Amino acid sequence: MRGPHNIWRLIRTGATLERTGAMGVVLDAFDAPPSLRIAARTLGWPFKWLGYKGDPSMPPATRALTALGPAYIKFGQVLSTRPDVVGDELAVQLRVLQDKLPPFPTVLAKAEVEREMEIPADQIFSEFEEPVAAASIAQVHKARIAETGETVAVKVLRPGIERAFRTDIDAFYFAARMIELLSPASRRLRPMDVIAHFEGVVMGELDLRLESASASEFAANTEKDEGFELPQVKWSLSGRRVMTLGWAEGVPMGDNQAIDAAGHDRRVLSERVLQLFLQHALRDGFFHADMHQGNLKVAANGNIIAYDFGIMGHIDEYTRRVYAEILFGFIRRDYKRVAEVHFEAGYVPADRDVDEFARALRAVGEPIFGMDATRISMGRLLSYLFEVTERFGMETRTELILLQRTMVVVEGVARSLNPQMNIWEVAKPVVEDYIKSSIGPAAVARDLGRTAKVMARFGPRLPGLVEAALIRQSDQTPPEGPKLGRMRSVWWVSGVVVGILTTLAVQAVS
Ligand SMILES: Nc1ncnc2c1ncn2[C@@H]1O[C@H](COP(=O)(O)OP(=O)(O)OP(=O)(O)O)[C@@H](O)[C@H]1O
Repeated sequence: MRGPHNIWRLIRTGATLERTGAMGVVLDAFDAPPSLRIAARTLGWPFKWLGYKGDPSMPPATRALTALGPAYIKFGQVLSTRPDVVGDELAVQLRVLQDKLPPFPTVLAKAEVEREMEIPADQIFSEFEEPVAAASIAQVHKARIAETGETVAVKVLRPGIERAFRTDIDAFYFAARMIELLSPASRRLRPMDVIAHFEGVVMGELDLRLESASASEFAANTEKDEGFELPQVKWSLSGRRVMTLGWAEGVPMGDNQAIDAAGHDRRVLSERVLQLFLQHALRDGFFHADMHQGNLKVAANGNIIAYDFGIMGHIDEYTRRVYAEILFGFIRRDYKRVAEVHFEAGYVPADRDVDEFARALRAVGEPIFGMDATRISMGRLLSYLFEVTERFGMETRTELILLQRTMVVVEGVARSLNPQMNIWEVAKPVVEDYIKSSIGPAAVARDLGRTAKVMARFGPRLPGLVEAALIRQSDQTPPEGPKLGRMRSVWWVSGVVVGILTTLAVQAVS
């Protein structure tokens, strides 16, 4: 039975939160009412001695989650991307959560490889070294493929991690239900949905085939990006619990001394890292959402290498176009236009005052543009923007928060390479290029072409569809009055005729 088991896990969690001093921080972050505070403290306090100590040098929330184990570390990381749920202060504390755990023995990693590949690891690999890195979900080994002699990185899931996560996630659901029960006000933050979001993220990371797929899609998108490279997925040696990638070596991105010693130009690197990220987000709508220094290296030829494709961000084409226009509006300081774009896209309810909204946007933009160029941050601009749009009734969107958060991280990486960097100057050409290619005449022609292709697919069915629509229209005519009904039909039929003509034109051309 789930109940007693989950209560026990909650007691253990409460005890660790008490012991590490994080209980107060967590309860404050969720604005917990007295009933919830009393329940949580009663649950944890008597068993305080049970909780793990953790590292006293870390902030309380970080220490508690690290002590509680892999699922909690991951949960903390996911929550750090949701300031809308935990508030800014806790989100910042959680951001420093390091996903590092002691490695598991190499013999166990080899056993996992054999279980996945159904061939002993020693037959596949002529060398299989001790782990080079170990995190909450997996660890990475350097190895050599016996058949080809090629050096690779083998990422292996922690043995038993799926079950461990399942148990903890069940306890999280149980806790979310209790929180909703004891604190009706907390329902606004949708605790059950937050856990469901977490479950989705983690379940994705527990299947390395998905990371392999992300890695190869990312590699295909960025194949032509100069100065950027990704390790190649070895599909034949990859599966659900094991992922094999080509070995890609370089100087750690956080080590300026080593970068200088290797003769790389840090100014060039700082500009490139920001421009690459923006290109991936705007051009492809598919970006690395965990681009901290630990996941980046500089190859001997100066290329930037990225690792770890467990968290990727997606932004659909429509949203990208809207945000490119918004950024462009900010660049030109045309706040009225930025406001209008929000209304046109339906992001802000139509009953709000566009001028008042434009003024609020000016209050966001002007202080940032007034700053010393080396302090301007697009990530901060987006974060202020979301605060304002939320006030004006726009719903929080997870993918945009992920974009904003990653932007802050990437700007941090760029600035640590070159503290004098002017982020706007570096970002401008990428945003302008995207605007030209996505909103200009070429984009309109491309969109029309795509529409025509869809129409072409419907080609043989068009006469039937037109007839059915006309019959439907004539059936609906009485309540609207004959004139309006007929006018709609005329528009509809004209649309279809234009569609057919465009289709014929496209077919004739191609
Ligand atoms: N293909 C590779 N070639 C060389 N080194 C690699 C490769 N893949 C991973 N590594 C090394 O292993 C480290 C951890 O890899 P990765 O980030 O993918 O694992 P992880 O388990 O998700 O770890 P974390 O969560 O700490 O980032 C990388 O920072 C890099 O140093």
